[in-house]
Amino acid sequence: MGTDTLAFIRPAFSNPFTANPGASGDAQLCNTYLAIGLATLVLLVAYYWRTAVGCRTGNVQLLPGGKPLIGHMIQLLQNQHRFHDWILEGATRMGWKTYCFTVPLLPTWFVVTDPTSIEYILKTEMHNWVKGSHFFATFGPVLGHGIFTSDGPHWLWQRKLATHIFSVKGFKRYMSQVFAEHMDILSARMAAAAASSTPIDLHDLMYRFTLDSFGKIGFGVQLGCLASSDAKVPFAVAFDTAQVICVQRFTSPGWRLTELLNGKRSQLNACCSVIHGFAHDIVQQRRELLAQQQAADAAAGADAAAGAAKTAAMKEQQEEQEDDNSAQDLLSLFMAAKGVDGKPLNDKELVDTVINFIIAGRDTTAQALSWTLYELLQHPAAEQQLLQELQEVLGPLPADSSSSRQAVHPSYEQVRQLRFTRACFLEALRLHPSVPANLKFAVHADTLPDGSAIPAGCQVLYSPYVVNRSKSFWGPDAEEFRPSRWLSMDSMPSPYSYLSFHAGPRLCLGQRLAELEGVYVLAGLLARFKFSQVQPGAKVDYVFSTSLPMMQGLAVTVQERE
Ligand code: HEM
Repeated sequence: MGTDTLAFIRPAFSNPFTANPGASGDAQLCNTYLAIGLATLVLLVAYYWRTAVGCRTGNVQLLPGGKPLIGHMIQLLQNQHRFHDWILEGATRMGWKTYCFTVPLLPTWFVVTDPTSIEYILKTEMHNWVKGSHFFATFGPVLGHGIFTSDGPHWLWQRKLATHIFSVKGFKRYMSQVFAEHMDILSARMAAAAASSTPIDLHDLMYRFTLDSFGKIGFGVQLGCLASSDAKVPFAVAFDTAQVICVQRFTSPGWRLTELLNGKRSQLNACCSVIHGFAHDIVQQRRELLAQQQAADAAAGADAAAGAAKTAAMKEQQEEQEDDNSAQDLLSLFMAAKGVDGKPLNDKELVDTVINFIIAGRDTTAQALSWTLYELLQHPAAEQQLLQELQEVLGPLPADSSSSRQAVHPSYEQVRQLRFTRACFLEALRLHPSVPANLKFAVHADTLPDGSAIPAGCQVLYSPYVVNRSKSFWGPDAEEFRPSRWLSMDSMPSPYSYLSFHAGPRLCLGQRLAELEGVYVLAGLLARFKFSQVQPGAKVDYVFSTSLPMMQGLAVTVQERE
């Protein structure tokens, strides 16, 4: 160390009884600040290193273009609005091998596209690959402890219970009652738009259809969004906004601080109070109904005791009805059940359940329907083939004078015969999966079947948007909308190569319901109405969110078919 350096540091350690005590005190203070500053810097660099760069990439290839200290932050922020396409470009650039990128203060991102490795994560080693606390921190304010944010016994308990509503008996009833009832309202709105030549937003109407239908199937309530003339459904606006804010947390370094500064935190809180209020009303209504029913039952029981005993036939009929009701209504199942702790669910837990099932039952299917209608508008030959199938299976339309026309209600059996219509729905979902990207966190360090070593605490991204467009599985025309590919398949593709409905033990519970609903709506609408884009051929973008909403909606004009 040179004399100059010594001269610089010496005053801090020199005798305090010197000729100039003031100068020495200042220097001492200055050095204390310097020491604190240096220590903070060292801690920050250590934290940063631990969370974002260097050793946290395992043996996996880093996406080119990262910068020292900030990693891929700029690239990520520049591409946030087209996140799924950016990940797809990365996969192509990295030869469809697992790759990673880093962003300060966020866990390293590992992008996995190999179906065998995805199967390993979602099935073989699922106990090591969890949603975890990071996922809960980002989505917890909206989804609470519902099925989408849970792991382990709490998740399994919810899954097993919910399975009861997905029965063939239930599906037939939904089709003949719930979907039919809402198809009447939807068709009336379409007919009015056709008569007045007023453009409509198909995307918005699909959301209203699925929200009302699932409100009835899941919770037995009449939400009335389809019939409402309000331009916006306040719950829907809050729900969509909250999801966008939450998903951006995954890509925003230091989101806890930035959300406070840019007002997003208070916006999210406001959205959450609308969302939770909406779900809370549903739970309260049910509690009141149950209380009324119990009072009526008690009165009827007293009458029965005073009079004759119930016959065996009456009892059987009542039991059958109870069985029917529980199969029909998700909320009654959760209200009657005891949780993993052996206690009935409290209001907050029921609210979480309602919200999680709304996201499952409303957003996914509405988006899948919207993207299918969008693709059919771009591919008139496919639409023509679909119309031909409708003619063959459904026969001629009910009446030919438009004033006396009725909504088209395909039966359960007819829906099952509409193979090409279903192919259109699945093909649109391949290109526009309603859950376009998904994450799991490593509890312990692990090595994937493709040899990628993933450090503990890191996140793997498995993207249906990307995997569903892999040319090695789907062929050179993987990027094209070609529904007929589904008809030439001997069997359904592996869910690890067609990830739209997820795969493994957490496979979508509502897949069959969604397919039936999707085909029902497509058939019911397209048999009667012809849609044209207001701006023919206009490209529709997606919003970066939990699911895949349309940025601009889907503005169309409507005509009654001849
Ligand atoms: C086109 C429509 C649909 C698509 C594309 C879809 C897709 C998915 C995906 C990708 C997941 C995995 C999400 C995750 O945990 O990370 C999932 C889970 C789930 N879906 Fe669907 N879904 C659709 C419709 C439905 C419907 C109508 C319901 C009915 C309520 C439903 C119920 C569920 C449930 C309960 C889960 C959680 C499964 C679990 O974690 O064990 N889905 N769905």
